[in-house]
Amino acid sequence: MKNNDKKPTSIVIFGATGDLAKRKLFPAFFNLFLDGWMPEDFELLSLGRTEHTQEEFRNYILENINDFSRIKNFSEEKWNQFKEKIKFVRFDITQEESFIQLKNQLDGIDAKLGARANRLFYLSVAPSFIEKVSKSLKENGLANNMNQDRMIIEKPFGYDKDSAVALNAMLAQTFKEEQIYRIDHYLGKENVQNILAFRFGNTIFEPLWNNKYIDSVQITVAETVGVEDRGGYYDGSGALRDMIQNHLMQILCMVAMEPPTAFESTEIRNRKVDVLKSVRRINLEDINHYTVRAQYTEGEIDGKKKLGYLAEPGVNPNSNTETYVAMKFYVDNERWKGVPFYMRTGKRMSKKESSIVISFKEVPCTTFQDRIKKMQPNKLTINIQPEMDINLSFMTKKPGLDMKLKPAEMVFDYFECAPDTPEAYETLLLDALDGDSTLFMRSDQVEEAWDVIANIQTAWENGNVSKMVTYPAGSSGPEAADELLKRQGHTWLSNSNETLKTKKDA
Ligand SMILES: NC(=O)C1=CN([C@@H]2O[C@H](COP(=O)(O)OP(=O)(O)OC[C@H]3O[C@@H](n4cnc5c(N)ncnc54)[C@H](OP(=O)(O)O)[C@@H]3O)[C@@H](O)[C@H]2O)C=CC1
Ligand SMILES: O=C1O[C@H](COP(=O)(O)O)[C@@H](O)[C@H](O)[C@H]1O
Repeated sequence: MKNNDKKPTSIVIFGATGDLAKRKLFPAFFNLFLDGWMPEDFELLSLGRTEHTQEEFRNYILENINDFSRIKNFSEEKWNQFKEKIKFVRFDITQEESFIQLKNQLDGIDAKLGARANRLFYLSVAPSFIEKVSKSLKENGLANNMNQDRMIIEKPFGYDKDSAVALNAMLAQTFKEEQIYRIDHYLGKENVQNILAFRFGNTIFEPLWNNKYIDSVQITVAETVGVEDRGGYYDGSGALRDMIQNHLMQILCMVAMEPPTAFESTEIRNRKVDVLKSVRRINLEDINHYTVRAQYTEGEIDGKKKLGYLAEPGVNPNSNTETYVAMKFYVDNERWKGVPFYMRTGKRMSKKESSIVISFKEVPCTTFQDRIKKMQPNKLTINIQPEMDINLSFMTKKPGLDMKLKPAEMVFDYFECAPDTPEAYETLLLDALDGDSTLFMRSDQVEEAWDVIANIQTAWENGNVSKMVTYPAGSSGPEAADELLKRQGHTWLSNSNETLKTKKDA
């Protein structure tokens, strides 16, 4: 929906002076503006505690847009138009008076327009503020239009199942479920969205998408960064909560879900919940068998020394928080029974890579047994980042006079087809402006995802059930993670497009 079809909207960013706003939110809004996706009439009410003049704040946004983002077609003229939409508002969430003043400002905007604008509240603040903001919005009548007012909530959404249930119940007192947009930015990534197009927009893959043909699935989200300046938050969270419960679990849902009857929010979210309900819960006594948790020690990445986790600022030097998790899940339904889903995620790994690898079963017949020692089973790799492609490996005849086989690859590369693919936050903010919640998490999805990891949380928190192992910064993770797969004759598969890329770049 381009801008002339959109209703006027007042966008209110709580935490506009924070890290997320400067790195992701303002650049995304600016890109949407440049591409003509923002409504004709909108205001970005930017709330923060620290005092700023309008000019200071707008310059700060401009500097960060230049530093942090890929602005596709920056123009001075467009920036000058956009900056007029940004209104810095000094705001203290703990003060009721701030909400009353904000209401006056929003009402003033409506009065100028001569119509009630849509209101989009973005809570880019610590989770401890969600309850206060939500209640004050309600009590002061800032969000009293069920059809026009929406709220975007950042992760983490709770810290376990009980807290997520309580948070959902609290939010339900102010907002209808359709007004609540729980963000998981992985769902906005281009190649994550593409999973549904790939699976359900083609006839050739879906018939093979089951335990008859698929041997195993791997989901990897590896980062080279450490905890940066978020040590305080991360140390209370760890990789299981920070990544597995949300991003990796959502990717699992996209890979494993049954076909939705329509590309429609309720239907798609129902199918995802079905997957989460089918994930086999790991018994407390089996946690060690299915999971590995680890912490990085000091090491080197790209020739630069990196601190160990325990020496990072904001981290307790005796911390028992994991920075790496590897685990095996089963989805106990007719389609997936017996297929292991391996997941791993870690900070300070040797390279950044988010990918899904679908390994198919070995060819059943023996036609070529005399000509090749080991046939390489077909493998489909969906690279989410930094590469963005889909890569199918298959056996082919080696060119020549005799019949020899070798593996080959077919690649669909997003960057070659569309170098300007939108950032995840652009997609998600646009959907929220348009009232499309398909790529956001519904309350039951969040709760079910917490339920999947509940026993692991309990076991790890109670100590001595599962030993914490270590891995040096800049490595590919702990040996124990390799052992987890070896037991079933598997190994971690890395980005299969790498050799091809290296050759192309050379
Ligand atoms: N940063 C990231 O990469 C990611 C962040 N998130 C989530 O996004 C949310 C925001 O994170 P982030 O931007 O990093 O946090 P920051 O700590 O950088 O920013 C916090 C913001 O909250 C504001 N704030 C704090 N107290 C008050 C108050 N009493 N009244 C009004 N405003 C207040 C701060 O204002 P001021 O600075 O003016 O005091 C600041 O704008 C968190 O829920 C986080 O978990 C999620 C994924 C990634
Ligand atoms: O939500 C989070 O995600 C980032 C990784 O996101 P990416 O888009 O850069 O892959 C992670 O670093 C952070 O710890 C986590 O909170």
